[in-house]
Amino acid sequence: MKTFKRLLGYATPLHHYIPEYVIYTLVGIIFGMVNFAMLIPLLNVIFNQVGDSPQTLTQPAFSLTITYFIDLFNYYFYYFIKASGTKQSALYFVCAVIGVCITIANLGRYMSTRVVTRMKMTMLARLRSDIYRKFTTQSLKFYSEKQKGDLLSVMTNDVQEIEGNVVNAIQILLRDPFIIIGYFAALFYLSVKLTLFTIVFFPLSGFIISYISKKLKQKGWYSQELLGKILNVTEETLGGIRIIQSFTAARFMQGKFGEVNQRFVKVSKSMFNQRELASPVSEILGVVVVIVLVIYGGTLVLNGSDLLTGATFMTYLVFYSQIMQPAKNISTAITTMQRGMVASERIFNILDAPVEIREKAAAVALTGFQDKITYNHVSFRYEQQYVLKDINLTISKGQMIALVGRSGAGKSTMADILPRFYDVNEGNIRIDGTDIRDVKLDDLRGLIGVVSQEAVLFNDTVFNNIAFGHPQADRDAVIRAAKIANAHEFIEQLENGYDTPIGDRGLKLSGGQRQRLTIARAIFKNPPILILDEATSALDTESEKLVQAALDKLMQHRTTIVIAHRLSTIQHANEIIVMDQGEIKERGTHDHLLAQQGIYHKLVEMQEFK
Ligand SMILES: Nc1ncnc2c1ncn2[C@@H]1O[C@H](COP(=O)(O)OP(=O)(O)OP(=O)(O)O)[C@@H](O)[C@H]1O
Repeated sequence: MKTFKRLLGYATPLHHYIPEYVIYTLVGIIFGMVNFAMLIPLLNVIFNQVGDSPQTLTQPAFSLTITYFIDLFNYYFYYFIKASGTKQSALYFVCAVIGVCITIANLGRYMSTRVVTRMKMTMLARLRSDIYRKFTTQSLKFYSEKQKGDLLSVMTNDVQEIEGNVVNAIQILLRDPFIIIGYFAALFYLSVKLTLFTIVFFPLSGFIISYISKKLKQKGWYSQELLGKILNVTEETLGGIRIIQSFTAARFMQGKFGEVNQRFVKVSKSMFNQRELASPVSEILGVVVVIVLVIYGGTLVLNGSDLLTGATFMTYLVFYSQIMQPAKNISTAITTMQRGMVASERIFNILDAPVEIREKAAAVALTGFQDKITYNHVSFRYEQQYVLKDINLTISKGQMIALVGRSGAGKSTMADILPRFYDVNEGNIRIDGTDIRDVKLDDLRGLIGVVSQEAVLFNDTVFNNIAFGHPQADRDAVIRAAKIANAHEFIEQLENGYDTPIGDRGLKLSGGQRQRLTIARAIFKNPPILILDEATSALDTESEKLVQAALDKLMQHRTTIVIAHRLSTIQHANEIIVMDQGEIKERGTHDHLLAQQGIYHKLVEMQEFK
């Protein structure tokens, strides 16, 4: 119920929808009922059961009662017979009333679905925005714990599930009880005895349906999870297709996929079978009720009971048949609603996942970088084991620090804790003496540019990739950045120059071009502090030269932390920090460290650097 309320909160303010919806729905129901009620006079006319017109016809005085409307109808019914002198005109009259009623009823229904569509779209758009906002602000820790496929499945399947199940269920639950009440009132009006019969069967079928729906809930979870797994395997495969094919592991991966796929099929099959059971069960129960009704009501008619004429009984059956569908709808809605609730819970789990990296309420502004960055007794762990231990480091403005060390030594982690992708567990990092946890997050990140090994680009134009996040940026500034990054020339040669879309993750560009674009992006941002993770993957010499020259220009006049893989970069560093198992083991200049004959010397000897 809490989940449901929260979900409904996405459609607020409800008064924008509900009153309008109720009015249209009532119009639909009332005129729909009048339409069926017309069966009585229609059958009477056709089977020639209409009595003679009363001698004097008087228009009834207005009152808001059913009797008034019946009298009004009778008045015109007989008025037309009298005016034309034949009963044929009564037939035309009844048909005209039916035509008008059915038009109004359908108009009401259509308008009510429009209201629901409006409400539904607002609700889903807000929900999707919330999820996306959460994705963009969530900390990296969250992403290392969650699988991409699961998150995508939340955004697509779970939201879809809400659209398909919850909203439709809400629509039904807001409409169909009224229909049932309305028709029951009419049934009682037509025959109290018969109606009492039908009431007995409603709770019975309701009980069976709710029992089935409860069983469904568990399987709903399971199948969504399995669908997430299918997406995970697919995602992984699409990302690693080169590796899969070069390791001739296609069959292995097909087997892995087949296994999950089969499990999904099995669970889905049993889930769908159970769900589908709800419908035949209720239908059978419904038909049993009708059979009993026909026997009982038919006997009353055959016995010539004054209370029930043939036409009224036929109308009664038609009215009754109209109750079956909404009753079925309601029971199905309750079942599907539960499936939707499972999806909602998954969405809310994501939305409620705490964001670890938060800005303090009293965070101060950080307008620039003046003096130095200091790591003071910094220790950090992702899980149990510390991957950084008691790190002390000072980086003065304008310096270049090279982080070197074996794989897994903690170099990337050192870089990641500066823009607060993760927060340190012990100690602190200060910029110009201020703890980075006390400053505004955007200010901090605004000071830092990151160029990673992997050239991360977005499916957008060259221009928007360079001026990332600033679509209104000055074109000249973008071109200047591209020129510095040695990217201008190749961009000019693209079909539409700076306005050329670069495809998914920049797939339409070469590796070196992609890297130069990411460098241009960093140059455009012009941050005083730069974190550079040098690419280890080899480019051809020509391309490498261009990239290196671009990087050199990027590093000029900046304070740089570089995770270095090239001897040329390392030799230029003001200080080389040699890391091993989360600790700074050696530090100094290239010559100084070589002379020490320690880890650094070994790394150079092993030709770890290019
Ligand atoms: N998200 C994570 N969750 C848990 N452990 C992690 C995570 N990221 C890194 N680690 C662990 O932290 C340690 C340091 O990793 P880090 O990436 O900082 O090393 P590195 O020196 O940059 O290595 P490389 O040169 O291979 O990139 C490693 O033992 C690694 O297994």
